[in-house]
Amino acid sequence: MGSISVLLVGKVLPYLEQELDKRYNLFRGIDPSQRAAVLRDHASSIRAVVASSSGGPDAALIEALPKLEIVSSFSVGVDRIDLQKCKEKGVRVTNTPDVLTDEVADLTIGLILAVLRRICECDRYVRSGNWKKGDYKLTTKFSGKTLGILGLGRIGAAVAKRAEGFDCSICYYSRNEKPDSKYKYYPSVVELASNCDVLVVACPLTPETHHIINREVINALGPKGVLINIGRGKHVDEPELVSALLEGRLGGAGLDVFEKEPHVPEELFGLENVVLLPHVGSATVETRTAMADLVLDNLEAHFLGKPLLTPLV
Ligand SMILES: O=CC(=O)O
Repeated sequence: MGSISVLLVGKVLPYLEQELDKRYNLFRGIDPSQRAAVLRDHASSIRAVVASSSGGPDAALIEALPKLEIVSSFSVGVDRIDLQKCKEKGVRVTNTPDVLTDEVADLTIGLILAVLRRICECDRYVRSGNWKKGDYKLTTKFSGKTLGILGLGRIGAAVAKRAEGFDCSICYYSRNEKPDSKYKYYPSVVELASNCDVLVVACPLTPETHHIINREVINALGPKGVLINIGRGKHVDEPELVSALLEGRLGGAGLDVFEKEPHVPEELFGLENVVLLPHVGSATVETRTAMADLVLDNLEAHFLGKPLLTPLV
């Protein structure tokens, strides 16, 4: 397969980049100027693009690659890929579902506990020597609270399963009610937010879910409510979130994703009811390696004419 040309457009695990280099004729196009040079000389030979949550092919790039057959993403979210254009052009698309579900769900519970029990703030309290001056203030219990889940897909369901272990009441909103689900369904995000203590965003980013967490939803969650976002930054109207937190209209937030990563609104840095993570939902050695292997296996299946393991398009 060494003669097959592959273009890398998103940041991936070094192991994946090395394996792609070993197995294919790999071109690196993460940096725009690097990409322009690759396209100038090799656009007509590239048959596969490897994407990730940091970068994927838009319509212009797909159009610029006449021999493109497959886009394989090192991510479960495919919001960086123009899926419609791929469909039109007959380009296959794969992602990395399932292998990261447990990891992201585990981190979600960690974020909830970190916000409610102020774990990061407590750590700073000890390190700064403040404990010697007095005990840390009391925090908020998680067990038994009502957890609202926006998007009861694979990750949302795995979060719900874990929250059952904390005796939480679980409710959800998704485009359609899930007839087999034992959890309470609300037909709108505002109703869900009004009826839960902690709201977890776990749906895919699409034009319909862009800024689905807006001022109305944030106000419905209220001064005791907590927002946890492990989806995409663009699910949330970030300036609205920042002002709600600064004004005390929202109780707290645990954020793994942001609208303009790696830029995070600096107004949040001084707030102790907020926990900020650098988009690490799936970032363990075990899970990122499994994701990398799935990208490689999908590409290999495609070029050997075998069924794709995780086809989306
Ligand atoms: O954000 C990470 C992913 O989509 O896998």
